[in-house]
Amino acid sequence: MDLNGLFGLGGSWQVAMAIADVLIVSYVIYRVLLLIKGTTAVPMLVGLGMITVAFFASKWLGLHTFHWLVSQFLSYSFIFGIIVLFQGDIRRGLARLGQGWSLGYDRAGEASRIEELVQAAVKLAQRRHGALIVLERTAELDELIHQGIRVDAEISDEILLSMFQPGTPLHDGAVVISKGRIAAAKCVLPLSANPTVDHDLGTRHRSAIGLTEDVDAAVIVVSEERGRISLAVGGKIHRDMDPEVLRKFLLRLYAPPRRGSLPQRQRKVAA
Ligand SMILES: Nc1ncnc2c1ncn2[C@@H]1O[C@H](COP(=O)(O)OP(=O)(O)OP(=O)(O)O)[C@@H](O)[C@H]1O
Repeated sequence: MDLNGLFGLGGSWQVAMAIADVLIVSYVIYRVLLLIKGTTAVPMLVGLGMITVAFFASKWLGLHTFHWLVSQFLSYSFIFGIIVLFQGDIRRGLARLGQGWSLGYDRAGEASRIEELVQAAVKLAQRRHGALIVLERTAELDELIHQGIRVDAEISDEILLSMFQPGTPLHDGAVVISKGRIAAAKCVLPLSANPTVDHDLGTRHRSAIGLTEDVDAAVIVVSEERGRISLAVGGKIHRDMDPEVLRKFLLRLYAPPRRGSLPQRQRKVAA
């Protein structure tokens, strides 16, 4: 390219466009790397890159049978790649098909169980006792329950308060509620690797987000540091909930009003 062309009007426009092109591509790659950092997508992309190299190398070297094999593999790995990347969403979607959500077997008791949970969260927050309470939805939580300490107790604010009392044997980790009962304590939840999660959230909150990214469950979090209540569901956390909002949210998740039924009277939250 001659210098006139490069620095003339047309040339400088082309250079500006080339720079913009490189910047846009770099930014897109940077955002994609941020998005997948620490997730299962990284090793998957490395594998996909190796297969792509094998695809072009085998073509260039004239290894016809190997090239055919790699090209078959490449087309299937794209489909499997999509399934692996979105496995959480696919699992959630399938689990939701045709099922209702319930904290227990009798829907009539749902509102009172929710009230016990709200009362427990409020009192724990007032006392600044940190807590994690996992609530079952459509996904079975057996795996989580088995790695914790088995408990079989009714859902009551008194029991939850004593379980999260600092210094007691069960206070660390998460309590799991399954089939209308407190089923386990001291359960360890997976931490979220999502880089967009607020940096001021510690491991208690991150573990609530992490579990609900993978599993269709809801998690009540009480912050020891700030005495605030949050609720994680579907990989998102709703922070600083007051008791009324938490109650409404849980009722909407677990006991949606039936047509024609009157709303249940609820106990007032302890002041
Ligand atoms: N992966 C996990 N699974 C279950 N419980 C966890 C997990 N990670 C942390 N916790 C609980 O959270 C406590 C530590 O909370 P940390 O201070 O790191 O988090 P935080 O989100 O800042 O919460 P807080 O606002 O209550 O301080 C641990 O002692 C433990 O009880």
